[in-house]
Amino acid sequence: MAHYVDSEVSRLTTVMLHRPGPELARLTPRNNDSLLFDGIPWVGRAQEEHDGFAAALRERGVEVLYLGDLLTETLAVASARADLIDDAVNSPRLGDALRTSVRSYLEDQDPQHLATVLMAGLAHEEVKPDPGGLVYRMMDTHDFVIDPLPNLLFTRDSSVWIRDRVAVTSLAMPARSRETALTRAIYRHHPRFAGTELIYSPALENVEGGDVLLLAPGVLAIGVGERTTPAGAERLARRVFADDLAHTVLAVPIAQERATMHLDTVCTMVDVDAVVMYPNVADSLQAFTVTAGPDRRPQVAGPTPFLAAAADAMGIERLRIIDTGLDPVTAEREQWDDGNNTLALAPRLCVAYERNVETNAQLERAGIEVIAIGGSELGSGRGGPRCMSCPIERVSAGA
Ligand SMILES: NC(=O)NCCC[C@H](N)C(=O)O
Repeated sequence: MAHYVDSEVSRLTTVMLHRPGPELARLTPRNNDSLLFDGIPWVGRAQEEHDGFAAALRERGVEVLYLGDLLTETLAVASARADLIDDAVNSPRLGDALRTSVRSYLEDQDPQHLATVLMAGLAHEEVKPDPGGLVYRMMDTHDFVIDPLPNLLFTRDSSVWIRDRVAVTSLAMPARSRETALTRAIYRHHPRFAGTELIYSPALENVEGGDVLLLAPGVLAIGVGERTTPAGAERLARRVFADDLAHTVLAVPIAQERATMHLDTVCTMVDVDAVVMYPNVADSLQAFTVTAGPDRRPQVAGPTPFLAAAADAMGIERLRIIDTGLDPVTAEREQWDDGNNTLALAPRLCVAYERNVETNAQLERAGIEVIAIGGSELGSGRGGPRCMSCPIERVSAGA
């Protein structure tokens, strides 16, 4: 099966989403900050909103794969099952007695229930019978023996397709680091992905998918900030150059703040030569231009203004900007609510949250068709349509 992505905007044909499930019901006022949610979502409504998102994609001919289904199917493979059980119990926090008991519990589960536990975690009270041991007895009863993964919703971040290869990323926040064990197992063991080459792995320097934009065939922008490190950007550049997947990588410093955790929170592409962008950063954003030198070693120039560096690398005269909001206050509100975080289904056709009324109107005025979806509950995790989608196949944009 052909899986291939070389641009942000060419026609999307296959995408991986994650329909939120019991892992969202783990969020409480006690743990939502450490689990990277700004509120406590209403799970049923979040699922309805997500179903609306998936339906909008299917109506436009996009094949929707669900991470949960792929994981369940992957767990039918004995070695995938063993790897994922190892990963779930390997935390030194558990100690031997609890680890042994949780391992034997997981080994008894069928693929579907095991997938649920790997995604939703295992609460203290769900471990039965009482395994004894000091760790279990001393554990706070609100604690998890296996932590839940509510941010699986944001499939963008844990893997990135670059042409026919996939980079399984290395996530920076402890609350998310286990996600990549699941995506890695899917790509390594699910029959659909047999033969796919992995060009990055969770053991490497931090890189998150929300920071990686495929501006044009052969041109990547990588945000460097709260999540992706300079070393991560450098390593990914080296890998894509080595495999001839790209000729230029723009490393783009972004503020190390929650509001701008990834490059795609301030800038996403909506046409082959246009981005929707947070005006507060448009003029100040810079880029180091990394190109493949002799022996395909990365060579660094700059920094220079991002928009000009991007246009140059893409071989276009200018990268057009459509502003978030109309005035600074609306822009700040709508940036926070993922107004910049659109998912392009084709050039000039994107999915956006309906609540970002002004930004969506700006897009429409600029000739971009907006498919507006509900996201009042989904947005409490601080991610929009781009964050919630991992494109696996787009029609090739060429060259
Ligand atoms: N690409 C993205 O911007 N993803 C959004 C991730 C939100 C998630 N709650 C996080 O903090 O990692």
